[in-house]
Order: sequence, then structure tokens, then C-alpha cells
Amino acid sequence: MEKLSITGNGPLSGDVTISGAKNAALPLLIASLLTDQPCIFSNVPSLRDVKTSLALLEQLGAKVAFEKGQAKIDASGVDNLVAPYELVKTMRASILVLGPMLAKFGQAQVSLPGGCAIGARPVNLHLTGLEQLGAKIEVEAGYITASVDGRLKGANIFMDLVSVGATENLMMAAVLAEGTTTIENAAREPEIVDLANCLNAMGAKVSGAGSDKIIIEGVAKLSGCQHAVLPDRIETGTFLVAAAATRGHIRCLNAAPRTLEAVISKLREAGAQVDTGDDWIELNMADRQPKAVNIRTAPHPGFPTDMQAQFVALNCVANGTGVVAETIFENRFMHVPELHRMGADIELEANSAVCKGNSKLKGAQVMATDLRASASLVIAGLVARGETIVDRIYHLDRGYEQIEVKLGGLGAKIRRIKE
Ligand SMILES: CC(=O)N[C@H]1[C@@H](OP(=O)(O)OP(=O)(O)OC[C@H]2O[C@@H](n3ccc(=O)[nH]c3=O)[C@H](O)[C@@H]2O)O[C@H](CO)[C@@H](O)[C@@H]1O
Ligand SMILES: C=C(OP(=O)(O)O)C(=O)O
Repeated sequence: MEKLSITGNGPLSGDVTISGAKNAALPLLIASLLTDQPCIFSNVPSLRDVKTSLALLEQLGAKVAFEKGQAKIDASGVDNLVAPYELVKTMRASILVLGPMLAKFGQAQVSLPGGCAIGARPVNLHLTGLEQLGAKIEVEAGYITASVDGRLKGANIFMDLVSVGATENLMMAAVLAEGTTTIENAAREPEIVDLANCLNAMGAKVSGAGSDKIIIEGVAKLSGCQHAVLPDRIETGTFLVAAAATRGHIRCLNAAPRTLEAVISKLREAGAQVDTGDDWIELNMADRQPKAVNIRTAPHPGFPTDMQAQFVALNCVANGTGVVAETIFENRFMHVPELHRMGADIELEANSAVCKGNSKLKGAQVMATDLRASASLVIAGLVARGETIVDRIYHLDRGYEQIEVKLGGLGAKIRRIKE
């Protein structure tokens, strides 16, 4: 199993180029199921989850090519409408094939994703929404079987909870439905807007994406597209926090500052100078100790849950006490016991982590448990004295493209150990 070795090495400095967003790329690649024409995506990150998505599309019968950040998908030959457990269990976003397959082919069988380290993560909103669009759904033996006679029918859907995945699944189903669909209490994440832009480029009629009410006028057919994936705001935020924690000075290139407002605002509160241009963000901590900040995760435009673990690591070495409340996932503090092993002073109280700050972290062997927990351990390793070994980095490889190469380029002492 591969590991990362990190030795605390002072401030990060220099430029880092941000990759395309995992959470935008996965639904976009899957949207190619909606058309018989080729879809070409650029700025696609080379990540484990992207490869899993392409493998899933290939398994369904699509022709797939992926090279140098460009993915070409031709779904005209799709003839297998089953997404098997073996693939779905490694990537929850596989559930997103359900809506488009149902809309395009009238039926689909998709394994239930099951829970994961950060929470139970049910898919009830995906299923009830599809039922409102006219689908017949049965769940048996770990599989969701969905079918519809003729086309799906537009409906008014009110989401009980804000769900990114359910909003995306329902958007992709509704674009080929008969009539108009309204999704209220929709997720407003930038990745939803990216998906809507791509669907519209394919000939769909989606409006309101980025607000909590999305309106979709169904069309009979979609065409192919060429689309560049949105820059990854969570990868960007992770590098910015790493720079702040190490009291460094970095610039993130090919970034999308407008998607990161809540994170940038917290970094400024922590004492960082942050400047932005159209596609770059510069953070300068000028060798100052960061100040601890309070965080409460919330759906976009609130503070993203995917940046929570990284700020816990930052608070550990900051001045003062910061309280980090997680409101989206019920079990997203798996990094805390691992940070304890490095000497962090954090108390867990219900859904909050009270980070006492001023910790003198020491390198240790730690275990990555999920994607962003892993990122927080890497950040802690960058500021700790001595060597930190992060085990189970396959979690990191799901969402960070060549993290050790990019951090190495900023001056970090980090290497991948292949055993
Ligand atoms: C591939 C991708 O884009 N993943 C992101 C997506 O995950 P994902 O789309 O899975 O997350 P959701 O927005 O759906 O989850 C939000 C909350 O709603 C709950 N819920 C969701 C669906 C449902 O049918 N029933 C239900 O109860 C979830 O358990 C969770 O508590 O948004 C999350 C929240 O921003 C991010 O952390 C993930 O990185
Ligand atoms: C939780 C995440 O991803 P996923 O929804 O793919 O598990 C994440 O990107 O932090």
C-alpha cells in the first residue's frame, strides 16, 4: 500500500497550478450518457475517481479515451444498463448514472452506494425525485431498479434537504423529460452551474442553476459538446490552507476565486493577506502565526464541508481557540484522533471540534480515513517537527492530482513511498 512521507520544512512558496474539479468532472462525464454524439471534456483531472467514472461508462458500453487532461466519450453504443456494486462501492458518485440512464434508455439498474467513512449518505432524495418524474423504482438485494414507460414527465420537485448529488441526478433526468421540471431548494454549488452550462451546450434548456430554484424545459434529444471542467475549489482551498499553516506565500493559478468566497473570507480572518484576479489567488502569511477561526459548514454559498478538515489542522497551529461545527455529515471528524497522535489539542463535542491552537505538532505515523481527512493530515505533516507518514493514501488519490509533486514544487519535503 502506498504512503506519503512528509517532513516539516518551513513556509510553502511559489506557484501551483490547480486541476479541474473532481466534483464537477464526475457528473459531466456521466452526462455524456444523455447523447449519442461524442462529448469532449478538457481540464479533466487525472484522479482515481475520474478513472472509475470512465471505467463505469466503458462497462455500460461507451467508448472512452482519456489523455493529457482530455476525455472523449461516445455513448452511442451503450447497451448494458447495470452499474455493478464493484464499481459503485469505490465511488459514491456512480449513483449519478441513474437519472441519465433512465431518461435516455427508460431503465437502469444501479447498485446502492452504501455508507462511507463520513456518514450514512442515503440516496432517498434521488429516488423520490425520480419517482416524481414518473419513474417506477424498486430496491432489492442492494440494487435500485428503475424504469419508465415512455418518457419521464416534468414535475415540481421540492427537495427536503439541500443535496448536490440529488440535484445533479434530477437535472440530468429532467433534461430529456416531457414538459417542465422545477427543482426547489436545489443545491447552489458551482459544480451544479458547470453541469447546467454543459447540458445547455448539449441543447438542454436549464435555467436558474446557482440559485435554489432550477427550471428545466425538457427536450427530445441532446447533442455532443466540448466543455472545459471548472477549476477545483477544494484543491485550491487545500493549498491555500497549507500555505497559511506553514506561514508561507503562494499563488494558485488556473483557479476560480469566485467559487471560494467563504474559504477566502476565513483565511483573511485567520490573518492571511489574500489577493485575487480572474483566475488566480495569492495568499501571503508573511511568516505570521495564523489566528484560530470558528467555522460552521453549510451548503454553498456557506463554508464547504470539504474544507472543514483542512481548517481543523490550521486551527491546531493557530493562536487561540477555534470551534469547527460540521452540519452536513454526521461523522466527518475522523481526522481528529489522527491529529491527536501528532500532538493536537482538539476536543470533540457533539458535532463540533474545539481546536485549542498553539499545538507543537510532532511527526507520527497516521492513517488516512477519507479524502479530506487525508488532506488535513498532509497539512499537519507540513508543519510538524520530524517525519509524518500518512498511510492509505488511495483516499487522497481519489481527489488530488499528484499532490506530492505539486507540494514539492512549493518547497515541501514530501515523497510517495511505494511498497
Ligand atoms: C461527488 C460530489 O460532488 N461529492 C460532493 C457532494 O456529495 P453528495 O452529493 O453525496 O452530498 P449531498 O449534498 O447529497 O449530501 C448532503 C447531505 O444530504 C444528505 N442526503 C443526501 C442525499 C439524499 O438522498 N438524502 C440525504 O439525506 C447526506 O447524507 C448529507 O448529509 O456534496 C457534498 C456536500 O457538499 C460534498 O461533501 C461532496 O464532496
Ligand atoms: C466527500 C467527498 O467526495 P465524494 O462525495 O466523492 O465521496 C469529497 O470530495 O470530499
